[in-house]
Amino acid sequence: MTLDPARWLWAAGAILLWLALIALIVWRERRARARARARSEAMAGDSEAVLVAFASQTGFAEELAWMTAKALGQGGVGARVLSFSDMDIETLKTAGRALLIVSTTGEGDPPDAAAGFVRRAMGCNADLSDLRFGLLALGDRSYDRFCGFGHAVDGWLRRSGAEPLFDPVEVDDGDAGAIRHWQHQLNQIAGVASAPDWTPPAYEPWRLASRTLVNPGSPGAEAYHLAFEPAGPAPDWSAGDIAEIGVPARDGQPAPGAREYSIASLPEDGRLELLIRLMRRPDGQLGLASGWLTQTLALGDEVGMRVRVNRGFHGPSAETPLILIGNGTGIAGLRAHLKARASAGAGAWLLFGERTRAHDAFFDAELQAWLASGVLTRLDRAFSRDAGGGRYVQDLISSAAADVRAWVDRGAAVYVCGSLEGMSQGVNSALQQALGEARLLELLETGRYRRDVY
Ligand SMILES: Cc1cc2nc3c(=O)[nH]c(=O)nc-3n(C[C@H](O)[C@H](O)[C@H](O)COP(=O)(O)O)c2cc1C
Repeated sequence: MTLDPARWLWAAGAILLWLALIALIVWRERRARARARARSEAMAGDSEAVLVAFASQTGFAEELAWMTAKALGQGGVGARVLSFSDMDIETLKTAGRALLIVSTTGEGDPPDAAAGFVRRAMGCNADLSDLRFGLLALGDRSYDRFCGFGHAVDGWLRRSGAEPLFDPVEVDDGDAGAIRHWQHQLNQIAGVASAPDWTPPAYEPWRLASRTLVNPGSPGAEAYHLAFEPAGPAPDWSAGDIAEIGVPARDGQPAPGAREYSIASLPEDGRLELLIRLMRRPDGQLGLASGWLTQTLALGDEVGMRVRVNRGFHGPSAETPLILIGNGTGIAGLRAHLKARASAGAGAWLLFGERTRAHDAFFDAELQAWLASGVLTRLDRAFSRDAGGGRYVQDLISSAAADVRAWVDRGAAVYVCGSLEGMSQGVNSALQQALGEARLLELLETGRYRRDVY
């Protein structure tokens, strides 16, 4: 052992330096942790998560609700996304700030899933003086009551003492400008300068592979079964989803925009199939989109198409018994569901209405094969123009009311696809008769009664 004091001094100095270094590291770590804690406490204290509530019929409002929550999150603002069906007065009273995204359906009506909230909460004024809200109202100006439900929600909130954060933003037919305006408001709330990217998916090129007239000789307008093959990358979709086709400008007229059709096939078919009715205006002119798709477009021609996710009409689990009800070209969406049931090894009951058995039994061979294989547990069809006819799909429900009840007792979901006028109201009243008003409302609110009507 050395007794050289200089060496002792060096050793002590080195140890002190090492201890000081460790102390510095520990101190800096503690300070960083304290800062992070303060930041997170400040965030939590400063803003309870913003409530983002949606009332959606076909899924657009729901999609925007999730994008809204994501945009807030990007600015460090927490968000809680809730359907109107899961919301009550207390939720609003205690929310602090709420962003409400609501669509309008029917004739100025609330989406099905919001019916319960309307009944429970909106009948009377509540004390919502602690609530500040922003409203995005989705609608379409071609309807008489543009954004009818959005306006009803806005009026009720104001009457209840809630304070608007900004004027309601109205969206006409998905108008991108109005949605950008909403994003701008979100950026203000989230304190971010740049808008998140909400651009809808671009149109993909698809080639017309086949087109078949499915109802030659029908007393109704011609209906065509079209199949498209992807000319580029094929998107994924589920039964119930919608194809948006970009209709090009023609004859010096401006492009009429996109048209929506229920998809009648599944991605595993390798083709996107549609059932399109040729529309004629009173003056005999063909519908712009249906005329182009069923008459002008040639085999091999390309169209721009994109898939719109229609969550409100996605199928239930394979274990849930399924009743499918529809008329006319509404069978397109139901066919995609039947294909999905077939591949899941599940069955379904189809009730379908058209004009004549001889000419309008759409997809008859396929339905017979599904009956034989058990995918169709039961098939009921009504043909209104047949001898002794005058029977519509809703009459099938009335005749089979006891069976409909038994299926619903076993947990069945009821999906309706087809025309808004006549069919959907008729089917609704027949279901009300069969199940009782309260029961049908309960099915509606719990997502067991779903409609895709147009
Ligand atoms: C059957 C049906 C009825 C509609 N009725 C109205 C209406 O009365 N007033 C309106 O402004 N928009 C109406 N719309 C347009 C929708 O509000 C609009 O398409 C909205 O973007 C749908 O949002 P969602 O997918 O969240 O339900 C209707 C749409 C459909 C399909």
